[in-house]
Order: sequence, then structure tokens, then C-alpha cells
Amino acid sequence: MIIENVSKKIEGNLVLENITLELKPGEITALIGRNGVGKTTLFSLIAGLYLADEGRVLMDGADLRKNPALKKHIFFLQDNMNYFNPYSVKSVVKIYKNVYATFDEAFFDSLMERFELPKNVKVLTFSKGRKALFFMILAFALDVRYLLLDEPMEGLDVIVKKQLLQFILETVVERHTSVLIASHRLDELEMVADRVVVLKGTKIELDYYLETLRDTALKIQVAFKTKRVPPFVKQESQLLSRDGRIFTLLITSQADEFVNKLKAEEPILYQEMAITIEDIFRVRLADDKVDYYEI
Ligand SMILES: Nc1ncnc2c1ncn2[C@@H]1O[C@H](COP(=O)(O)OP(=O)(O)OP(=O)(O)O)[C@@H](O)[C@H]1O
Repeated sequence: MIIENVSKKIEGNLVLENITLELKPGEITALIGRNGVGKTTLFSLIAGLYLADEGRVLMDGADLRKNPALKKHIFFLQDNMNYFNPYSVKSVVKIYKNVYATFDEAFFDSLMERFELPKNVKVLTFSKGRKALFFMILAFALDVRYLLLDEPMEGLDVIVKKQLLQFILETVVERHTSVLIASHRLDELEMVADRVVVLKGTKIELDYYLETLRDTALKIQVAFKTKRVPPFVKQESQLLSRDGRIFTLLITSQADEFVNKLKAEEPILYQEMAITIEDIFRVRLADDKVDYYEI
């Protein structure tokens, strides 16, 4: 699927501007950004709930607006599915079976069993976490090509969450589903995402594969012999945090060259660390930049 130069205004305010993004089969893309940046709006545009002011959403080259039947390949799991509260689990299944020919009931049943959810109840009897789990099971059982998940794991306890994340990974590999998932829990996204798309302002600020990032970028903890921070460090790295004289730095380009220069300074501490999505989020999106003030 290609989201091509999509722009959207809501009540006169530009929310998304020239968004271009490709969603590929078997890939989990994490959509991150501050509150109100437009994540849900982007989901709604892809799912066809909103019409774009400009741009197109293409599936296998066909414009979704001109071919509404293609929407059967997409499911948008909204962050609030409360309108299903009065329905029984069986009724919800019936509704979705009618809409989605791909619905895999045997898979649904096996998942309800695996996650120990009863089927002979109304949706409103589920706790918040169990309701979230139920809709995730439903979403994956639809067996659509594109799953849009907006904050899908709110309220799940850590044990279920871990099982569910594992299940998402397995299913995406087995069924080649393309998943776009928004969450403010960056640590959870870290466990499943292949790729991260960062929205900032009205645009895509960053779009990168975690594997590429891990290969090309570097996170280092360093402390220098003197209080002076070499000027190249300030220019060529981003400061993630500082603890006294220990600086945690992120270097996103020409890391080898940077490390050579850093080692030439003979630092008293040099430690390479694992990069997290949260590091990227903090460097690119946080308002409160960490200061290099020299002690
Ligand atoms: N129906 C609406 N009427 C007016 N403004 C809206 C409407 N829907 C969204 N907006 C505005 O559009 C912008 C984007 O909202 P959106 O819900 O897409 O953000 P989000 O990134 O999903 O936020 P969050 O992380 O808080 O869920 C916000 O400024 C929001 O106030």
C-alpha cells in the first residue's frame, strides 16, 4: 500500500501535510508522535473514514477512493470500540464475518481459547484489558492484509501483553500481514516493530528501519578527563542525558569517524549501549533539550 502525498485539514487546521508512506507485507511499522500530532487522523485516512484533501491511498496501484471494495483488505482497530458493548461476542463475530470474507473463525476460536476469553458473554462484561485483548484477537482473525492498530494494548497486564506481542510477531510472519501500530509505549513497540515512522508537526520527521538504525547509529556513554567537552562532540552528536560528568550521546551518522576522534581524547569512560526508540523520540521530539552545561 502506498500513501501518496496525503494532506488533511480538520476544521480549517492543517493536521497532515504531504504524507508519503509505503506499507509492506509482513512488516510491523510503529507510528509515533506527540499527543494530537495526527496519528489517528492518518489511520482514518488510510481506512477511508476521512477523505484526504490532497493525495491518494493506493493498494496494488489502485486508488482506494475509486475502488472502495479494496477496503475489505484493511481493518482499523480504533482506540475506542465501545459501540460494541451491548453486543455478545457471538454477535460481533457474526457482524465481522458478514463484512470480512477472510475472517478465519477456527483461528479466532483457537485464540479465544489460548488467551482464555469466554465466548458466551456480552462485550461489556469484559474488563478494559480483556476487551482490548478480544478486539486484537478479532483483528488478527479477520486475516486482512493491512491492520491499523491505534493504541491497541491499553489496559493489558504485563503477562498478557508479552504473550500478545509474541503472538503478533508470529502471526505477521505466518500470514504476511502489514501492521501499522500507534502507541505511546515505546518499549512495547521496540519489541515488535521493524520500522518506525515519526510524525512531527504536520509531517513525517523520520522513517527508518530499526535494523538499519542499529547498524548505522551509536549510543555511547562517555566521560572526559577534564570538565571540557570537546567541541566536535557538541556538533556531531546529540546529547540524550547527562549524569554529572557522564554524557550519554547518540550519533546517527559517520559513527566510526566520531568514535575515532572520541577515543583520541582518551576518555575515562567509554561504553557503547543499545539504542531504543525512546532515544530517538527524545532527541527528535522532546521540547526539553538536555544541556551540555560544563561543570
Ligand atoms: N473531529 C475533530 N474535530 C476537531 N479537531 C479534530 C478532530 N479530530 C482530530 N482533531 C484534531 O486533529 C489533530 C490530530 O488529532 P489526532 O487524534 O489524529 O492525533 P493523535 O496523534 O492520534 O493524538 P493522541 O496521541 O493524543 O491520540 C488534533 O489537533 C486534534 O485536536
